[in-house]
Amino acid sequence: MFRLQDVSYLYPAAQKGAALNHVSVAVAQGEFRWLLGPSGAGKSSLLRILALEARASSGMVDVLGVPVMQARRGVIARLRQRIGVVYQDFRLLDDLSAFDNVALPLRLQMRPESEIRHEVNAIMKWVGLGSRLDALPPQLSGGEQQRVAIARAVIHRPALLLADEPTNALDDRQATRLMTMFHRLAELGTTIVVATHNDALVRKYPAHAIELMQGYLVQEG
Ligand SMILES: Nc1ncnc2c1ncn2[C@@H]1O[C@H](COP(=O)(O)OP(=O)(O)OP(=O)(O)O)[C@@H](O)[C@H]1O
Repeated sequence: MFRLQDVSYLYPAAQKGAALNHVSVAVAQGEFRWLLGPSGAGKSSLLRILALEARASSGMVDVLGVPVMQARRGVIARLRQRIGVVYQDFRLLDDLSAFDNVALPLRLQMRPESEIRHEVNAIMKWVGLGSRLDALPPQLSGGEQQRVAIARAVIHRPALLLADEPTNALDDRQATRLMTMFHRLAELGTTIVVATHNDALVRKYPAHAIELMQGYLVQEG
């Protein structure tokens, strides 16, 4: 769950106005939200604040019950381990195999190697990459890289899952599988926010939406 109250965000190098303006939005545990709006509306900026990669310029931000504006670094670092992020540009580590990329969140949690092997094998099979465990990201197609990024974001069963355009490199069948996975995770208690421009997907999977326009919240619910 998370709650933003009157949140504004101005990039340090902003040429135009604020990327987010007085946004207030709350999403409960286990809920799914689309994050919608035209290019430049502020979707990625909102996700960066929720992913604890950027600090709001003003307002109140509560992520998984922690008021993050006042939180110390150690608290933020631990909180991050409970968040999964699928980045628009994947952000895989090119010199680590697909297996090791996906294993990272579990290794950060110091989980036993035998358990890591089991979990990573299972999720990689689920995303259809059971035979590409040793491949380096540059050896994979865009869609394969996106599926590795998705596997890495969910492997540790995060309490909050944030995904920026997670279907843009996937075909329809893979996108459908991904939506099935998201819905299962939400049922298990993960709060999920998915930014997308994929109108067909939103029509196929109707859900509440957070809609932004030029940094302002124009619709919630
Ligand atoms: N690093 C940055 N420095 C300065 N301004 C930025 C930076 N990143 C984004 N912006 C600006 O912040 C505003 C919101 O951008 P953001 O990336 O959050 O939009 P978006 O809705 O995610 O767009 P898209 O759908 O194209 O990904 C835009 O006006 C953008 O130009």
